[in-house]
Amino acid sequence: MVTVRAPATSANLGSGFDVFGAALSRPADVVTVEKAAETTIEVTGVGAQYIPEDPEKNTVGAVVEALDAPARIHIDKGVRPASGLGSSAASAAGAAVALNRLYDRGLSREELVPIAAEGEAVVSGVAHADNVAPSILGGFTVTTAEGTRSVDAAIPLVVCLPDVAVSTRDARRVVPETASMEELVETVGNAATLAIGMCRSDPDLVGLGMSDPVVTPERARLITGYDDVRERAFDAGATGVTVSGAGPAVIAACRERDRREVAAGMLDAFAGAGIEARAYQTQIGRGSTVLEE
Ligand SMILES: Nc1ncnc2c1ncn2[C@@H]1O[C@H](COP(=O)(O)OP(=O)(O)OP(=O)(O)O)[C@@H](O)[C@H]1O
Ligand SMILES: N[C@@H](CCO)C(=O)O
Repeated sequence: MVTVRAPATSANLGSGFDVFGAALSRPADVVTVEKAAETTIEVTGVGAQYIPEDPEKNTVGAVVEALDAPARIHIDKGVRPASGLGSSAASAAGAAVALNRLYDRGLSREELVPIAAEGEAVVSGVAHADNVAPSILGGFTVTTAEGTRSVDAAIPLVVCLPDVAVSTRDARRVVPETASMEELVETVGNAATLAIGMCRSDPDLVGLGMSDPVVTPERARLITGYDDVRERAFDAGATGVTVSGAGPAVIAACRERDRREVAAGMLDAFAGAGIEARAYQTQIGRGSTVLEE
């Protein structure tokens, strides 16, 4: 038996659509696997009632297939589905790390990234790896067709999750098909600023670099209260605010001394829009961790 804690993640970080990702120190899924002749999946925890246990429909089913590793699998969800916090990816990442260990497949963490990404294709139609990469590797990750690079970074964060669901599949429908040269130049500048900020663990640069003129404005329209939440976060000292993943969670970078106030401001703004929300005071954290074997 192998048990793995796989962290929630935030993809895109504004300017890095489908490329940037960050592991969050909390929340997390816990995935336990045991060898079995046939694969079965049991899901408990947050939002378990919305998650299929059929291996054809659960993200971990694709990981089992790819690793040829049938197992009795228990997923204890700490990351709510359809959250923008890489819920579907956390389970796939945890299963990839756990099954690799259980069956002694000997794959490196980097090699497990495309395998776990197969699970994302099951739910969103695209095997995007920007959530599974940080959930497996930890830190700040840059994923391209050439693979994933990661660095550790110490950046305090708030992720504020409203009590509404937005599916990644729906949120991908509003992504513009084209961008102007002006928008491209702005986005490259912001993304580069953010990457330097991560390498220096500098919340000011990371926040500045989160700005995105192309995808985020379209996605923000799907989140009731977004403009107020953003404004209140900045008022409380946030250095940058954007949609987390496909939403509806909103992520803010800040200094540690401001994190509590940023969280309170964001919660208050959602409440003002009539929406219950939960705020996680978190930071960039480590990747999937083996708890027991
Ligand atoms: N193991 C799993 N954990 C969570 N959701 C799953 C899992 N397997 C299948 N799903 C399905 O995936 C969908 C949630 O995935 P989706 O990508 O929309 O949200 P998310 O992972 O929270 O968001 P994001 O990728 O934007 O961070 C739900 O329909 C859920 O039923
Ligand atoms: N890059 C993906 C991540 C989803 O979490 C998207 O924004 O659609």
